[in-house]
Amino acid sequence: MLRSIQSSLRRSKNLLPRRGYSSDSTPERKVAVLGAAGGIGQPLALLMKLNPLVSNLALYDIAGTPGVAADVSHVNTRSEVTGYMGEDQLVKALEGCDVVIIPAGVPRKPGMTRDDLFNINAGIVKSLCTAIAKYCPHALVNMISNPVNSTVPIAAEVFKKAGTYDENKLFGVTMLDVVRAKTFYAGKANVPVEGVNVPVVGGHAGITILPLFSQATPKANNLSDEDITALTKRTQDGGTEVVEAKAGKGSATLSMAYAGAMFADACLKGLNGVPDVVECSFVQSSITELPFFASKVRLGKNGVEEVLGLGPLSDYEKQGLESLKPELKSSIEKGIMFANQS
Ligand SMILES: NC(=O)C1=CN([C@@H]2O[C@H](COP(=O)(O)OP(=O)(O)OC[C@H]3O[C@@H](n4cnc5c(N)ncnc54)[C@H](O)[C@@H]3O)[C@@H](O)[C@H]2O)C=CC1
Ligand SMILES: O=C([O-])CC(=O)C(=O)O
Repeated sequence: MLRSIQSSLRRSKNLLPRRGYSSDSTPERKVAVLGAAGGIGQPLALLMKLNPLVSNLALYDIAGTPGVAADVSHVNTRSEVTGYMGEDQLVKALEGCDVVIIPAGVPRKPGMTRDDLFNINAGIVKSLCTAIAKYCPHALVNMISNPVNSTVPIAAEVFKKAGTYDENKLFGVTMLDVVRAKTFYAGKANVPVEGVNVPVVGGHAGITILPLFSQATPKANNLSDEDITALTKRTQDGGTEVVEAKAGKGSATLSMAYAGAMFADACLKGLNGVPDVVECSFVQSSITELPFFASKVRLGKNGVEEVLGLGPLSDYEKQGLESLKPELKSSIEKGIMFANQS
């Protein structure tokens, strides 16, 4: 993966030197992972250590980070790795950050919805975002902690109260839905997965996850309406598929770390001025009547450069869009209310 990231950067963007990872022409970029000792945090820390766009990797958790940081720091790539543990070290982890990735919080067990995590994770996200507002108010925030449909609005409210909110810098990470949609589509359509693209819009829970298979490329003419319904359902239930398979030992961690690393890489490329970086993310939006919505966004030097529209939808997708709105609306409102009450 490292080699492919490096060679694609060399080919298209000329950002890297021919040898080694440090370069005068590659900007210094500090990335923090909050929740770095967890199931997602550890492989995500490794993948970010493999990313040559990162010069400084800060690994923060309430416990266990010295070991993770020592381990990852031995990997012979560009970035300096530092572990931070406990709230009094959070300031050092955050100072100077360009991108903060948040996979802190509890995961689901079988039988739970993502919303069942709200009571614990809302408070965790609120306190981490309060610190971000203080110590790195200009960083891009990649929110992984669930329920994303509520934690992103919580973060926005915290930043608004602190006077630091920039709607272009707050991202709910919905990349795993895209990763799944691509994998499942490629399997069903029998096309090489590397070239597949599928936008996924809406939110990140159950029916709020709306893959737009009518816009999938390459076009597949061998898929029936039943196939599209089954692919949609599998994408919406992808998280639950993993939760059940793990049988009480958590939710997706490895595929999430991959998706999180890909999304953070896209943010870093945008910051570095790479043109035409487009990914799906749950952001402040006016493309529907809902204040936050996942869709394709163009990333640039200041975060979101443009929230792209939905494009033409099939009748099935139009129906899915209308059905998801009430649930997504109430999850957003729940987050906003929590942030303003507590
Ligand atoms: N957006 C998405 O697509 C996905 C989101 N998730 C969510 O990511 C979150 C983390 O999942 P896992 O890594 O599997 O859980 P985990 O329990 O393995 O790790 C969570 C880590 O967060 C740490 N933590 C707790 N409170 C903290 C605080 N105040 N500050 C810093 N760190 C803190 C814990 O010590 C632990 O190391 C969950 O909420 C899960 O639902 C999981 C998969 C996909
Ligand atoms: O399902 C979960 O609880 C974790 C998650 O968000 C996912 O895997 O998409």
